[in-house]
Amino acid sequence: MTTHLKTKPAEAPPVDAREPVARLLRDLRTTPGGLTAREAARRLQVSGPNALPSHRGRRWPLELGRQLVHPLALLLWVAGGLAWAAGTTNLAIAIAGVILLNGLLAFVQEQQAEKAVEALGKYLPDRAPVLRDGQVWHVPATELVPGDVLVLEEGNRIPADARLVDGTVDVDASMLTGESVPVTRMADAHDDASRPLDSPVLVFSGTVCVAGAAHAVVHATGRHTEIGRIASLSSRVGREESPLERQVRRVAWLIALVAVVVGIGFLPLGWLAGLSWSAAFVFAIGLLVANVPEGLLPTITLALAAGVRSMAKAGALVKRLSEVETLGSTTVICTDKTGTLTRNEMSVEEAHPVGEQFVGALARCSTADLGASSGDPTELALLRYASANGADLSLRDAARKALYPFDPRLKRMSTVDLVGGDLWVSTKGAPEQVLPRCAMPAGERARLLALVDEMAGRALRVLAVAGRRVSALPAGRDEAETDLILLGLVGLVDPPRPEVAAAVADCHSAGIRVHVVTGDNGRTAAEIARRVGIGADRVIGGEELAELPEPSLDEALTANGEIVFSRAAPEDKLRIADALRDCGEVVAMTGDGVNDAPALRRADIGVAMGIGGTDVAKEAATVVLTDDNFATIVAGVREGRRVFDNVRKFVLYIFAHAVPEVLPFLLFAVSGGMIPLPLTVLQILAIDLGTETLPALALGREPAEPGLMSRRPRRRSEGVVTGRMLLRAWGIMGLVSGVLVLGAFFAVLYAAGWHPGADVTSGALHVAYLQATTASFAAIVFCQVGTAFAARTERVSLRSVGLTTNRLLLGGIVFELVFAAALIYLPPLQALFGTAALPAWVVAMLLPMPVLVWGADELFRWVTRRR
Ligand SMILES: Nc1ncnc2c1ncn2[C@@H]1O[C@H](COP(=O)(O)OP(=O)(O)OP(=O)(O)O)[C@@H](O)[C@H]1O
Repeated sequence: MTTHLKTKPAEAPPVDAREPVARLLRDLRTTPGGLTAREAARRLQVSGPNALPSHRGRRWPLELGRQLVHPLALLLWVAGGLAWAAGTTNLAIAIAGVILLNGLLAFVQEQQAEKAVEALGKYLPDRAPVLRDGQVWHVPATELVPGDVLVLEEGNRIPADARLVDGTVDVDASMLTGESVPVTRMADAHDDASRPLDSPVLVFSGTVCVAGAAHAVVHATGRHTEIGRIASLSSRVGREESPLERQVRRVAWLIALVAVVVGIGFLPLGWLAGLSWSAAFVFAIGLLVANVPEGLLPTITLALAAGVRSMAKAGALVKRLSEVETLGSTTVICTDKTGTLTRNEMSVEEAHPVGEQFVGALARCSTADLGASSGDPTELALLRYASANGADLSLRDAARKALYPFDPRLKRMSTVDLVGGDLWVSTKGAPEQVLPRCAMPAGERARLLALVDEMAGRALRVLAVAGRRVSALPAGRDEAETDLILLGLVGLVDPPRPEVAAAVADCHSAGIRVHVVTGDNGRTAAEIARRVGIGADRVIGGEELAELPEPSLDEALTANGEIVFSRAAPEDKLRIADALRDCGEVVAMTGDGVNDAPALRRADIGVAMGIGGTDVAKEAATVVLTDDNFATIVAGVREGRRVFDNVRKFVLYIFAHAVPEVLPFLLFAVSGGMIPLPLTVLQILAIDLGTETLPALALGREPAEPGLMSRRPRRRSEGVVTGRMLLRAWGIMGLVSGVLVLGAFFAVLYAAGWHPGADVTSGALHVAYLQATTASFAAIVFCQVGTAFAARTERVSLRSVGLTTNRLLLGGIVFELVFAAALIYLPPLQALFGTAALPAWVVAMLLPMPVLVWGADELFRWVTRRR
């Protein structure tokens, strides 16, 4: 018994998608040739767009809430609770402020990140081929309506629920059914399935056509589709954490742990130094809160999102935020040749006809459409040539009796057509494949192979054309393609893209090797490779590769130099990707066909072609190139490196402030209270909350550092935090800042006649003490300005990147200074933060501090550069 699939396009009566085709077409008021464009537009008004409803709007309170209860925030809540219990309401409120503001900031940053990923859709609109007014149109998938007739082709994602009208396709329905083996769907199959999902005549939105060709009439779109129903039930899948984020989370926790230990350690020390228990407690909490890096992760997310956005502008759509960073650590790129290194603008350069049907065979043995300029560029070039040489292209489809499509493994295709009352087989393909199937003397074959070799040496793509007359339709491909008569050879040129040579040179200076994996002839590919600067030190043909044992392949891949893998089958890509990964390389692999999908998944970075690629390849890839251009991959690598560098920059910046903040407390404790506390708790929080955030964010937007593409790729094992970074953060900038901050503090105290042990809580010295802590606070702010400038570059001098090239940072610093000035000079804030207005001589003393801190690091970088 069959359950029938009902769909309800708003006003139309429900249709039964499994009724006979003729009835279904009538019920949907459409024809095998599709709707008219006008009718489709009208129906779109009624049925609404073919898109799934988004739940975005309703989720935000939840997301915001999540930011307030993540583990580090919880730690801060506990600290706030303790402050409350200890009776210091001001501190408790300030801590709550820190959490709320950071939560809000993190929320905004994550929303931005999500938007960046969603916006990618706009760069790569999903288009679907449909018949309208009897012609094929590529319309946006969102504009499909019930009654549209889809053209299903190998590699395409099916954009709506539909019933096959003619043809046969193999469909990967795993995303609906979980079953990964493709199933066959046939227009005239007998339908006795119990569920619509199993019906052999239906195809569903979201599934993928992996083989075959068919027409299908749409019966459900948008939320009426099967997947629409599932989508409205299931919730969103979580975003997976990248290695970078995992690393930084670990670092954040480590620092939080240190903060807790320092805080707890301060308790007895503070008490021994003469503080009351409650005062020591308050300072312990302050120290803890100041050093918990709760803003670190969202800042990274935002930096990655900014990277995704600028990569998209450059033509590389990165589908997952985390992969931005992986792309930056690429060590090997395996690239296709046609269309990626070359322009994919083919033209026939020379032809060597030997049989009179040569031009006719070229015209017949083709699936491209010269009028619509659609189809394989090789075939379009051949059709152009055939048409210019007198072939009639108009009768082709009507005369075709059989088609054995181009197979990237067999590297040839054939058709059987009616030519003037006779049946003719026409074959074209790689000469190595076609010549052995032609009857000819051995000497002749050798002469032709030598000619092919000579043409390939001039970077021509050579195809052999053959054919024969048959008395009856051959039983299958093998039978059709035997005993052929050679009709001629044809050589096509496909010039390299002009920008590729520079991109290859960039790869080389960046320590990235480029291997070419192509279906083309070895000599042709090697010649093209050389023309764009790729080494082509070794050419490994498909047959040689098949016989190459694993250790030899590994050896070839680890040896110096670059390899051209020619006559490669799609499976070879998988093997090469595997071997490279086993050798410890970070592999970016390009691909476009259905068969490339496994290799794209296996590579660290799968790169699919946006123009020439199938939906299957785009699904499997992590990066989609909107221009199919090799140079864009390299631009992506550059961007990935920049983003990773920037993450390091703000981590460095955030680390550096720990020393000047903690040092004063240590001094107080070690001196046994002879030296008063140089900073108040609320002042620390003001730095943490008010003055640090914007410059840190701005460092995430730093432009690329000179020399970015002339250093070796980062090793896989190399973390975000390095020893050198800690040395700069703590040993150099932190230490210099600490000394300067204490210097300012003591200068103000001594100027007022203070001596160690003097009482500063009341009397004549009290005002001076307030000014001294304010001077410490201001000194930290000034030192951090210097740190921010120093953090802008990792190795090179600040001069080489330019002082004003990061406007955002300048803005952040202005804000930082205005905020600090308000705290110091506005009376209500003075009362809250325990600050006092600073006299002019103190301000004058502070002014050179940024230069001193930056200068110390500049010197360090200079010394390490010299080494
Ligand atoms: N439409 C076609 N009909 C017949 N033979 C073809 C056709 N297209 C290509 N070939 C032959 O098959 C070989 C491999 O083509 P294929 O498209 O797989 O590789 P390619 O485009 O060179 O690969 P890549 O994009 O990886 O560089 C070509 O060198 C050519 O000899």
